[in-house]
Amino acid sequence: MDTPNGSFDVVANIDYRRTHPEVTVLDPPDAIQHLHNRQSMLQCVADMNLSNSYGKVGIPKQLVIKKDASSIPGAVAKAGLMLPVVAKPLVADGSAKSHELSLAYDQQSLQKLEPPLVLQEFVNHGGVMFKVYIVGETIKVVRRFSLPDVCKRELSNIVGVFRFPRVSCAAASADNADLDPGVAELPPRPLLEKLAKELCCLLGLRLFNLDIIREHGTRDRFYVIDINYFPGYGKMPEYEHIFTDFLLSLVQNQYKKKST
Ligand SMILES: Nc1ncnc2c1ncn2[C@@H]1O[C@H](COP(=O)(O)OP(=O)(O)OP(=O)(O)O)[C@@H](O)[C@H]1O
Ligand SMILES: [Mg+2]
Repeated sequence: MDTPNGSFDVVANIDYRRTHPEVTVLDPPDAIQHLHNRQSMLQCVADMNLSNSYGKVGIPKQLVIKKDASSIPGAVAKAGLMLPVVAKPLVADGSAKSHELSLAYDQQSLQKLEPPLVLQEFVNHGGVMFKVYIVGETIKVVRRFSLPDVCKRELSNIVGVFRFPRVSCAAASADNADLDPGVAELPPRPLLEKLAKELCCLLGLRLFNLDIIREHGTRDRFYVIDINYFPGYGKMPEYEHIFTDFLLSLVQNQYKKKST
């Protein structure tokens, strides 16, 4: 059902569902594809503007550059993006290239970046991030080490664009590390539950994860920086039970539907 340009054929999928009612579709391909673009991926979170007594969840200020690297310094200044910025390939299709991220420290060096890109303000978060795994209605959160904060002095001394390795692969779990409690504290459960529930509805997906950071120095200001479809669930604690329960609940729901 993949078309030559790599996009899913929505009509063919609807047709498949109609002609194969016995097949349970866990998540529809067109909804999955929505996460293959770093701009559309975070749009739901931005639109949701989640804010309650447990905290506030948004996305870092960002800008999409489709082409023409020479226009980047002007576009960044016009959009009021603060440096440094994280440059991420616009396409997030799981290829090695789509994970080639860099940090750009100064205005002039921005021209060295290669569009199409999403440029995101770098948010200091104390070097720890939270991976929030979602499997249907179940949520699991783990702490991971992340990029360290960038201080003002560093910013005024450093120029250039620096590639950084795939942090999520390299980073060890930060669950047992001796961390500043203000940095290590997991995001409030009720806030994550609300976020996950609304995202499941808005994205039309059941199996994904979110990378979330807490702005350093705040208790309740969170940013979603990445959403991945069907992430490496092997790193999610208790995945065996969670997946078994999820699949069983699908079967039970099918039964219920048939018998009503
Ligand atoms: N806006 C940001 N502010 C601060 N740090 C960031 C920001 N965006 C990304 N990072 C850092 O870069 C890492 C990789 O970013 P991101 O998750 O968006 O890329 P990715 O290539 O899709 O990664 P992966 O698939 O490995 O999770 C994050 O885990 C975090 O450490
Ligand atoms: Mg990520």
